[in-house]
Amino acid sequence: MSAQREMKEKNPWHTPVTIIITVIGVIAIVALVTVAVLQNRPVPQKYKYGIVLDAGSSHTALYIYAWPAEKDNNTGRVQQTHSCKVKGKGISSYASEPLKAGESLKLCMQEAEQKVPRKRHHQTPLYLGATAGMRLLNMENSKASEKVFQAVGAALQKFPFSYQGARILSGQEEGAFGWVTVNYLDDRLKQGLETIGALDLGGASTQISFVSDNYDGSESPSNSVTFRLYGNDYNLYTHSFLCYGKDQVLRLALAHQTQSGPTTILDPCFHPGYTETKNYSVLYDSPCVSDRKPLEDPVTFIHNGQGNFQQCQEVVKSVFNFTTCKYSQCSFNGVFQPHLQGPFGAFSAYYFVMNFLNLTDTSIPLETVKEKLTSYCATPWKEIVKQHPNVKLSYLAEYCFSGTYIITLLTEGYNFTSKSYSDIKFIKKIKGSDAGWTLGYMLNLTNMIPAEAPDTPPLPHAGYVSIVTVMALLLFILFIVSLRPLWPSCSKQPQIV
Ligand SMILES: O=c1[nH]cnc2c1ncn2[C@@H]1O[C@H](COP(=O)(O)OP(=O)(O)O)[C@@H](O)[C@H]1O
Ligand SMILES: [Ca+2]
Repeated sequence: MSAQREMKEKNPWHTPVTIIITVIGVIAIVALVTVAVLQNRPVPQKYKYGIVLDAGSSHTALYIYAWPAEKDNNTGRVQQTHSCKVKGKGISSYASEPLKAGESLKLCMQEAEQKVPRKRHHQTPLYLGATAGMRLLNMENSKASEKVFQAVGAALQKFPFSYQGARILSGQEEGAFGWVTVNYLDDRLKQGLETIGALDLGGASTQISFVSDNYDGSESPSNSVTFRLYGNDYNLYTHSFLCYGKDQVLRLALAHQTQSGPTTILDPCFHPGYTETKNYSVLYDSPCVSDRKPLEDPVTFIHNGQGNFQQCQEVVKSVFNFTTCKYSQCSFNGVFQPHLQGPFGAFSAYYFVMNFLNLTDTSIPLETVKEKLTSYCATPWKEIVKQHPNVKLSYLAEYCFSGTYIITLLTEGYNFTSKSYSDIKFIKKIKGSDAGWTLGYMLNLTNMIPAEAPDTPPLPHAGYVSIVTVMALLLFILFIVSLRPLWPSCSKQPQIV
């Protein structure tokens, strides 16, 4: 009996000190794991916002972008959360009534006030960038363009956002930021992957931007833009052709057909049966064509459609100048262009037009595309109107011309071949964000793409929590094992013997 009592007294599990140590150990480990998990638990995501207004020649669009409030520097994180199409025409069309340019933006701005959380309004940067429409107005009448900017600036400052100014983008910026946008959205920059070229077709200008291995910027340096993004150097070729957006090219084509000041023209780029009376002074009211206005013309001319793709292509070709090139190679109008390289994303009016014509699939051979255009252009206007009762007539009338222009620009202008045509993808959006210059513009102005690759944490959050948990468990087991000599079974051994 006395031996048994002695054993019981010697059993360490029965001493208050051991019990206390064990309890403290367990509490400490539970606390450690809890702290590790809580500390690293992803907090409910807060977002920052940015707003960019794209004041294009034909219309203005507002884009809202959002990104997690932390980790601004991570790629592929900024997303478009909302867009709003401003009613009416582009701001450059308000040259004679500038206040209306400002007023036109109100509805979309009020929508933005609803979409961006109130708490974030004051810290949300707001930018307006104007493109070729304002470039042309500025060339034609710089005072009028200043007044439009004043009115637009005054209207935008009435909203609670952090207004960062309104300005005209250079053609180079427009091309380069379009390229940044598509490559950013496609996650190509951070990973240092091969980049995508960008083709942007507007109403008043068009841009081509791509990286070519045999272009280092020494030939025609004005076409070169260099970037260092996420630790990678890029030497981008970019060019913007002012007056080669599809609306201005239509003017150029009509100017070509009205050189002698006729009262009627038979236009192969419009459907048979299409007939409209047009005003000479309206047609020639643009710096792209104003110097070609016939000296003696009637007030109006009758614009009749003929619907002939091949002849339309001849008219379109006449707006390009292929005769002079002082460089090793040119696209058109004496503009240097290196060898085309890599895949291309074609957006804005490229997409609208090719999508309407059911021609976004570039695995369709170029010859078939031309056959389809031939038959589309030859379709009588009455039938086209019947087939598309919900399409705006002004757009509908021009798809034959625009499709012909796009194919001619790509093949004759930029030198895409039947083979390289399939490298083009007609796109509207990438991962939910519109392709266009606006996102690249904002990323640049908010310094959201670092020059050097950001330091990545050695462990992701889940890895960190798992390792801490495993370590804690190991410590606990080690602690228990270290008490082994004092385990009851060990201490009972003498009894067995
Ligand atoms: O639904 C559509 N169908 C056809 N063309 C469209 C549609 N939406 C926009 N567009 C055209 O896209 C072009 C957009 O050009 P934008 O206004 O951006 O000019 P810019 O970039 O030259 O300043 C215009 O020619 C406009 O008519
Ligand atoms: Ca545009």
